Amino acid sequence: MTIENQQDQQIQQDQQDQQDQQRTTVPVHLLSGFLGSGKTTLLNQVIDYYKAADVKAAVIMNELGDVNLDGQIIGDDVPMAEMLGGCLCCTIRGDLSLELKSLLDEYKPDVVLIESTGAANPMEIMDAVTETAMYALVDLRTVVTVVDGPELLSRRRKGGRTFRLMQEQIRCATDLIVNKADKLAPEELIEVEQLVRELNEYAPLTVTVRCVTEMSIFDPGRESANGKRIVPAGHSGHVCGANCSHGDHAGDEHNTDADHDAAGTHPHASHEHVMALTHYLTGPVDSHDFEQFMAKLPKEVYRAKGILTFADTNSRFLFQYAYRELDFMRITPQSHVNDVAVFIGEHFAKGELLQELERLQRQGRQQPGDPEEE
Ligand SMILES: Nc1nc2c(ncn2[C@@H]2O[C@H](COP(=O)(O)OP(=O)(O)OP(=O)(O)O)[C@@H](O)[C@H]2O)c(=O)[nH]1
Repeated sequence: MTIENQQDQQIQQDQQDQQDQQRTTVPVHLLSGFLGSGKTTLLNQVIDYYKAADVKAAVIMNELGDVNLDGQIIGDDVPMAEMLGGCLCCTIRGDLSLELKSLLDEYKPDVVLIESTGAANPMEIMDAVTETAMYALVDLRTVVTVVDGPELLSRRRKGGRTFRLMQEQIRCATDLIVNKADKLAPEELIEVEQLVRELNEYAPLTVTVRCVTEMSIFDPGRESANGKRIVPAGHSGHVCGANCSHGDHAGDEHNTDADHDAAGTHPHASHEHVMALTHYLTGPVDSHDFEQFMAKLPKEVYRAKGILTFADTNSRFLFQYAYRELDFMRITPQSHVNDVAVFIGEHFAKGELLQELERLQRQGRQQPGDPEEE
């Protein structure tokens, strides 16, 4: 055999090895986007899409609060790891690789979906996912950022850290979904699209209502977005989505080397102002009182969710609150779940909220005909 023939054979073997590895590599899709933008709404549809295609999906859900309420919406036939009480991109970032690895070992999924908290900087999560790639065959295939259209416009007017975090999430995306188009006037939609495009000119952009979109982004056979393999910051190659490279953000709070102190910890200034209050309820509340309470929430609380028992209906409900809109869904939990309410916002008075919740519970305990409480 000539040297040329040997080289050809080697190239063919390398290509075959690469294809084999791609077939056995588990694609990971990261769903990013600010609090309440529609990540769980999207996640549900992706799960349905995989179920219909007979693709076995596993989910990692991260919540800032101590309970995973979104997990209640997802059927218990979907393997799920819950990472609670911290943010994947910093406080519990180190656990992600372990969770991912044990999910892969235990359930052998065809694909993994990670829903991050809305306060997370996707770049750090990407770093953690790709760390796992060192000892398991995983491939971070996409970073899908769900953009809350109306909220982005309103945050741009205000500026500040939250707007910067939203910008970061957009920059890092390989795919962009501009959601809540139903709440945007046509000229506002154009404004949002322009703004998103300024931040990330390459990622395919879809405008949606309730994240309804065709699912080719999540197609198991799809190559990495833009034909690129996603490589984490600090490693060789491209950082993440189209526009995101650490050097681009000089002056931003999150991405410079100065963010990393000598011990290698990440102060993550970009969302340390975001706080969560988790409160377990010990009894039912009255639905009207609860709606009134929610209507009066301070503007600093921009997201809330929970599970409640309403005294006046004797049913359990999952509630969702995002940017002053409240939704309820009647639920029948399959396993034991507590009544709980989680509030997420910036610098709100936790004590006042707790007092109000206590009052709601006292009122809920009162039977009809009981004397009114002060
Ligand atoms: N009007 C409107 N509401 C929407 C749309 N998409 C989602 N919502 C609602 O917005 C709220 C938040 O949606 P989720 O899917 O839970 O958002 P999320 O990003 O997972 O929220 P976090 O987990 O808190 O970060 C829910 O009440 C949804 O029903 C939309 O396109 N238009």
